[in-house]
Amino acid sequence: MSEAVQTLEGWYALHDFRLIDWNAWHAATPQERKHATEELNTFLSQWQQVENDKLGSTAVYSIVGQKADFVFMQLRETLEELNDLENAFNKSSFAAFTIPVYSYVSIVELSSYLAKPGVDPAEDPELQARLKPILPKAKHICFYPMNKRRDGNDNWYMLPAEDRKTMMRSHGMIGRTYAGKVKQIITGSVGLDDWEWGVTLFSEDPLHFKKLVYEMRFDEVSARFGEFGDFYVGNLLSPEKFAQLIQV
Ligand code: VOV
Repeated sequence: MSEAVQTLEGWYALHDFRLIDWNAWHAATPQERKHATEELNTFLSQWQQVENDKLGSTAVYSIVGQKADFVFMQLRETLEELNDLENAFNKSSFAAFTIPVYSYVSIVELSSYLAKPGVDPAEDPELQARLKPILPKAKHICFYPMNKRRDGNDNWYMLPAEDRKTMMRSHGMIGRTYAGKVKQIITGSVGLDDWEWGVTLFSEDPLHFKKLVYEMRFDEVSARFGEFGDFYVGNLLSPEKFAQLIQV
C-alpha cells in the first residue's frame, strides 16, 4: 500500500449555489420584496459579524451563465454550524424566492507534500491562518470540484509518496508564479461530497483563472491525474450589488 499523505484540516466549507425565481420575485408585492430584501440583509450582516469575530467567513458572488445566479461560500468551525446557517436561511422569506441548484460540502485542507520539516503545524501561525482563512473579497471567484484519477497506470493513489511529492512540487511552482494574482482555497471532500476536492480561486482579473488553469493542464499532476467537474465563475456581490441584482 502506498503511504497516504498527511493532511491538516481547518474550517468546514459549504458552497451554496442558487437561482433566483424571477417569476415569483416579479409576482411578489413591493411589500413582500421589501421584507425579503430586509431579511437577506439581516443574514448578510450576521455573517459579516461572524467574520469580524473570526468565527468563520463568508463570500457572496453572482454567477455568470445559467448554472446559478449567486453563491454563498460559507466557512465555519463545525458541520453543525454550516447546517444551522443553511436551515436558518432556508426559512427566510428571501430564500422562498430562490431555487437551490448545487451545493458542495468540504473542509479547508492542506496536505503535507511540501511541509517544512520540524515545524509543528499547531504552532505555526501562518498555517493556522491558511486553515481558517478570511475569504478574499476579490472581484471574481472561480469554483470547480476535482478528483485525482484512479485508472490503470494512472492511479494517483497507487503512486509512491516520493513521485507524488515531486509532482506536487511542480504544481506548487506553477501556482507560485500566480502569487498576488490568484488566491486558491483548496477544500478536501473525500468522504464528504461527490468529488475529492473543491478548488476555489479568487482574483481581480478572471483572465488569470484561464491562464492558471490552462498552464496547469500541461503539468503532469493535472494532465495525467486531474478530473474536473463543472466550473462556476462569478463577480463579487457586496450588499449594495446584491440589492441592485434583485431590483426589479
Ligand atoms: C494559485 C495557485 C496555486 C498554488 C500556489 C498552489 C499550491 C499548492 C501546494 C503548495 C499544494 C500542496 C500543499 C497544500 O497546500 O496542500 C497544493 C495542493 C493542491 N492543489 Fe494547488 N495551488 C494552486 C492552484 C491550484 C489549482 C488551480 C488547482 C486545480 C488543479 C487544476 O489543474 O485545475 C489546485 C489543486 C490542488 C489540489 C487538489 C491540491 C491537493 C492535492 C493533494 O493530492 O493533496 N491548486 N497546491
